[in-house]
Amino acid sequence: MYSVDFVAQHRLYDGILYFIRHDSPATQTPMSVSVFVPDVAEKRTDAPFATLYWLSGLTCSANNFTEKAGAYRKAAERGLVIVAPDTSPRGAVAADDDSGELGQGAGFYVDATQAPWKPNYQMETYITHDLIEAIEANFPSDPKRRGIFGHSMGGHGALTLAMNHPHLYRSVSAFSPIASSSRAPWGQKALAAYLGQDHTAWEPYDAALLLSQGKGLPFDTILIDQGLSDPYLEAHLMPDLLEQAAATAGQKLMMRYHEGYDHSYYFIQSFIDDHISFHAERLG
Ligand SMILES: N[C@@H](CCC(=O)N[C@@H](CS)C(=O)NCC(=O)O)C(=O)O
Repeated sequence: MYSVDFVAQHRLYDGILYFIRHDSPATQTPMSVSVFVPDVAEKRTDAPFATLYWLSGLTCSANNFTEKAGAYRKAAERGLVIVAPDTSPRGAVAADDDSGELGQGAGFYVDATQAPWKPNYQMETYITHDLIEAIEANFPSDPKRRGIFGHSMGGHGALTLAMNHPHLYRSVSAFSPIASSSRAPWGQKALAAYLGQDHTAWEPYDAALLLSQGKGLPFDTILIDQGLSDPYLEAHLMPDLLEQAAATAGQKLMMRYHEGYDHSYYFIQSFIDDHISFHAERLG
């Protein structure tokens, strides 16, 4: 059932980057994903290997991370598989929006309950079920050693999915996450469309709220990097809400602010090695 089509593959550093497509029962569409497999994983036969899932931000496809993050040298060195999925269903979907903040490229990692989004925009189930099944059926990926990280909308996705599914992931980190989707304009727009006007339905998708409720406590530490020249810092990201929530819950949070860095993948590539090492240390 969880077969994948191998679209392309490229050798880089000490590993192979695969581009795959697979059918998702949740989104009812084919989904595009990149999967980096280090040689150390290919050569070992005694065990599958720790796997890090990356969730991208608004407007991204499965390729932004692959092309711009510069993650694979360190992943090869630490022996980590890295999986980078698309940010939404694509193609023949029942609904879309051309604002870049909703619809294709902007799935927000939630399961939509509202028309016209509900039939395809089931990104929480896609990431936490269909994607994992497809990866673990086809790659040397250890089901007991998964981590998750992401950027902006994907940082919100990584934090909320980890806190809502702590049995699935053992480590979590984020770059420039949307800290409180129910209080940020990007989040409010998406959650209203996908989940409706009843704000209680938004609560499981608000990272700061979940953190304040102690939902981050299964994770020993959460690492967050944030650029101080990020144009979205105050209006959309609000990292101070995560700091307040962590203090309320007694959660260990490694919040690192960086003078002069913006919201782009140049920022991500500057600190990606630290995130890979952070996860490698926790995933073993
Ligand atoms: N909606 C904004 C945000 C776009 C944006 O900065 N997207 C970030 C994620 S929130 C990104 O990773 N863009 C793709 C890239 O830099 O490769 C816009 O369209 O200007």
